[in-house]
Amino acid sequence: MMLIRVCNGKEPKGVLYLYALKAGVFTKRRFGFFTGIADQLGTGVSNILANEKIELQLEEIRQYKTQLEQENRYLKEERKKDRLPADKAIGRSAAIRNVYELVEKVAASDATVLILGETGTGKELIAHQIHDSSPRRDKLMIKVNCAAIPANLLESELFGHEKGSFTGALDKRIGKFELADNSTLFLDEIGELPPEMQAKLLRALQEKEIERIGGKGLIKVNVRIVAATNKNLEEEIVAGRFRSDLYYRLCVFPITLPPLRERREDIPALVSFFIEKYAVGSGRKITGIAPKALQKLKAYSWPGNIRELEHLIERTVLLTSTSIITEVSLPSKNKMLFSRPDAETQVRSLADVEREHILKMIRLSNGRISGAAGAAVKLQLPSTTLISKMQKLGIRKEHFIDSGKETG
Ligand SMILES: Nc1ncnc2c1ncn2[C@@H]1O[C@H](COP(=O)(O)OP(=O)(O)OP(=O)(O)O)[C@@H](O)[C@H]1O
Repeated sequence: MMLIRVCNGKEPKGVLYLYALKAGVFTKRRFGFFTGIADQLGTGVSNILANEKIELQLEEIRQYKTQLEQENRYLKEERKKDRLPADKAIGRSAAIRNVYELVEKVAASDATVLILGETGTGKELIAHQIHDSSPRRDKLMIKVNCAAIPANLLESELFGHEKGSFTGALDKRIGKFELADNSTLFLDEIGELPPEMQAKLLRALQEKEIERIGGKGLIKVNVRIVAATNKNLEEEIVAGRFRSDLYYRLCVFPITLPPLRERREDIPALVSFFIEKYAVGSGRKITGIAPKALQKLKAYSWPGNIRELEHLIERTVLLTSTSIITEVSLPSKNKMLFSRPDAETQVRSLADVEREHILKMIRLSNGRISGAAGAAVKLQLPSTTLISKMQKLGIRKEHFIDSGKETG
């Protein structure tokens, strides 16, 4: 939304002022002189626009318009997402209560937070909780997934660009840093940030100002950073893939999320919550889960954590025709790859351990097998060897792509 108001009595006579809403803040600018009487300005503006001097100002109005259109588009996309309200995070185990306490302590400040934890443990949910409990909560939290955007587009995504600043830059673009002004910027999968962007991000964090690609000056921004990763950044530093100075800038207040296998006492509450969510969503009358089936879920190793549990319940709800989920309705053993009657005590075979480790590396590589960011490099294996190992161990795509991430 943009508001342009031409003032007529309250402002000094003969001066035209422009009011624009930029990133939630009203700015007032002297627009030029006029000679007509104020009442005529409503219809007279189009005549005045012919004036070359005002044309220049119009460019600025167009820029505001582009920015507001981008903000609107982002808002609409965000609203479409069915997100869990911050106060709805399920789980009261000691491990997760410790996390909630840290969230409470840090939320009110502007401190940079680094959320660590395996994939699907709820890092994004915690980022939302921090934002929603902070004084910035009235503005939308802006998210960038550093792994989902090709390296050559990431700079423009974060900092924006001016029209014509590079081939294909047909329009000016406001970056996510500017969109997050006076709000929170959630940098998901920060461990995937390419080295040249790490340097630029570090500068933006230190100076609290950014420069659009092709821009003529620096723009001050007031942004609270929350970053997340499922990578061990200290290992990444040792391997030369992550800058230590950026790490220390980000790791002002680290929060580590426990994997689901370390908070098994939360499984019953999570299962009930997801059964209700998906039963309501699909119009099924499923009221609960049989104790034996729940026991089976509690014994499983949950490499995909809460996301995997959620997807499993969603699937099971669709396949269940009774009012209670029983063992029979749960996916068969070979679908729940590591299912064992008692995961805590059973001795695992070498193949099991190898399979679990390979899957973990593939998930850490966002489903990629080959290439510089692929699992083969992490495992120090030629990708052909990894592929044949996967075939031997029965690892298939569906075992690591239920988070919706790409493979390659
Ligand atoms: N405590 C919780 N209560 C209910 N649902 C949860 C909880 N934690 C996570 N979830 C759900 O589990 C799914 C995965 O959570 P989320 O996306 O926050 O994980 P993540 O750690 O950011 O994953 P990734 O590392 O893959 O980005 C989401 O659908 C989220 O709503």
